Amino acid sequence: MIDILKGVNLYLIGMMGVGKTTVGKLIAAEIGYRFVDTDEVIVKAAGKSINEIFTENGEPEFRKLEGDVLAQVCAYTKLVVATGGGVIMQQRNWSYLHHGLIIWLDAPIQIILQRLAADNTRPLLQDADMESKLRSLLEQRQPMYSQADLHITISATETPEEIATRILATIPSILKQQ
Ligand SMILES: Nc1ncnc2c1ncn2[C@@H]1O[C@H](COP(=O)(O)OP(=O)(O)OP(=O)(O)O)[C@@H](O)[C@H]1O
Ligand SMILES: O=C(O)C1=C[C@@H](O)[C@@H](O)[C@H](O)C1
Ligand SMILES: [Mg+2]
Repeated sequence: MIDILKGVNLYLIGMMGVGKTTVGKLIAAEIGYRFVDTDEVIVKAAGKSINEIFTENGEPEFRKLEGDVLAQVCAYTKLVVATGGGVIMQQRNWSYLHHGLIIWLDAPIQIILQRLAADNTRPLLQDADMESKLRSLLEQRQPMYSQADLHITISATETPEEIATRILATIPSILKQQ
């Protein structure tokens, strides 16, 4: 696997809570890549939480930071990059993502709802009706997510380890197509 990838970065995209961070770490460990989470880099650089950035600086400032982080990250090789759920909404980010292989982790809304029900770290889901908010975000974002090189739909019972293994097993076929 590591040989055929030739150092090309793997970018995980998808909605909040689908498991980009969890699965990304496992993939990186398996293939000897470094793992980067753009949300974590932003939080460290800003010295505040994502909620605080949204509240104090606004979403446009967060999106600017996110694009800047992605621009820096894509200068490196041998990375698995877990991106924030909204990264695909800015056109300029696609020029960075296309430096590597783009993997869309997709899950039914009900799975995401279960996972994030008790989580208040995602500012866009602080809405009273989390399900409607998730549905409208997904509807808006789906055309962008579907531009990924690989679409992985996960089931409720699949473990992070199984998902990581499935992604790694599928990568050779998409490399051949390209
Ligand atoms: N396959 C899985 N099975 C069960 N729980 C999972 C699975 N993958 C992730 N989780 C759990 O779901 C929650 C969200 O996962 P994670 O933070 O990796 O998502 P994310 O895609 O990185 O979200 P965000 O875009 O908000 O950063 C975490 O609590 C994680 O432990
Ligand atoms: O889907 C989104 O727009 C977001 C997802 C998270 O990863 C964070 O990047 C932030 O909470 C925004
Ligand atoms: Mg994450």
